[in-house]
Amino acid sequence: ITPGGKRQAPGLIPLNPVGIYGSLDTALKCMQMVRQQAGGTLNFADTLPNCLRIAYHDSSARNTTSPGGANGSIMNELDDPLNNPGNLGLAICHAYLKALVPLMRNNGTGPCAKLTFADAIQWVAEVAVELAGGPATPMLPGREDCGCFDNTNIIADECAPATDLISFWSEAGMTDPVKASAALSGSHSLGNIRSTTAHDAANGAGFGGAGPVCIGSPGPMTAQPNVFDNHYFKEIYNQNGRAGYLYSDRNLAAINASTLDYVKEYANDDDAFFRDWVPQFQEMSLLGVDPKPAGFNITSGFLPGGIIAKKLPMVPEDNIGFTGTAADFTHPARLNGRLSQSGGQGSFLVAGGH
Ligand code: HEM
Repeated sequence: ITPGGKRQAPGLIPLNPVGIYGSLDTALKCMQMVRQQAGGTLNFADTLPNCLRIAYHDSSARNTTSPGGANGSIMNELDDPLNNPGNLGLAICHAYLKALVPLMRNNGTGPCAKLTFADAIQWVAEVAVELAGGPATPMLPGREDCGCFDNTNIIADECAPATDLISFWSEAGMTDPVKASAALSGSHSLGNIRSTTAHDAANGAGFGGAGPVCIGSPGPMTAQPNVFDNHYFKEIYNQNGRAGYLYSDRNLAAINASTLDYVKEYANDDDAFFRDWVPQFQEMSLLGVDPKPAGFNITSGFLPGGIIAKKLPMVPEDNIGFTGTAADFTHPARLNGRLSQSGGQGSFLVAGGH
């Protein structure tokens, strides 16, 4: 962790749904449309967790001179992922959003004509969680794109103990950093560790290697990486399954960790995990953003806009799922090449939807 100073309210960017979309009603219509589109196009296991992770990387990154936050900067940062090795492995959703947002803008017409990446990133992540069986989270519209790079290495360290995660969330501006550390880490119920050597190079003993601090290797995050529920907590509490490959996960259940009580509670009670995850995710989705000028606070979001269009397979299908190597996942150029192959659909379909 490289501390960048705690976010201060005056530095926050106002949530601006009316300024961006023209009216609150239009903003809500756009949110609904994006949710429907994402519900029909987050086809496979690969895109879905990657899109949850990208929301975290957008909203929690900041730098020493601006509050950063949920400002769409991750899209720019990922054009040069090696600039911040902590962002490696996010090429899939980067490509997905690059296709989705222009499509939804529909040549500047319709409710989403002014759709921001910053909004789309958070809304799509929410849909991904629902599709994987997680809770529906009421979300807000109106995050501005900064057109900037937060571009720092201020992202939590997978080789750090729970105390460091707590400091990280505190400095990011979360009101209950202990709960945030426990509940939001439960997002690792989903997905894969995709990067290999870059993380090792970054911190000397990363999960791709066999270092003494953080031992791990590419592979699924948990024993059921396509299901969003409390099995992550069961695995780290009982010290079995795949969860715990990241030291930062394993250490949440350390005997002296202040997160241990939450881990135990969530391991025994799926509802308790969902109950805490929803407000933590809402707050995370608004880091760097001040919802008050638009008349909201972090606990008065809108309900998601209706039923998601279609539940799609949560596992890659033969021949159309992403079949790259771990190295492909870390390099957008290679991934994009793959996506543009004729007949190769990568791990999602955007144009046309379903
Ligand atoms: C705060 C401490 C956290 C640490 C240290 C951490 C670290 C990591 C690392 C190292 C990976 C593997 C990256 C790779 O592919 O190489 C990963 C994956 C992932 N993270 Fe986190 N993370 C944290 C918090 C979060 C949060 C808050 C969320 C979501 C709200 C999240 C969602 C995910 C998901 C879904 C994946 C799997 C991605 C995929 O399959 O492509 N993580 N995380």
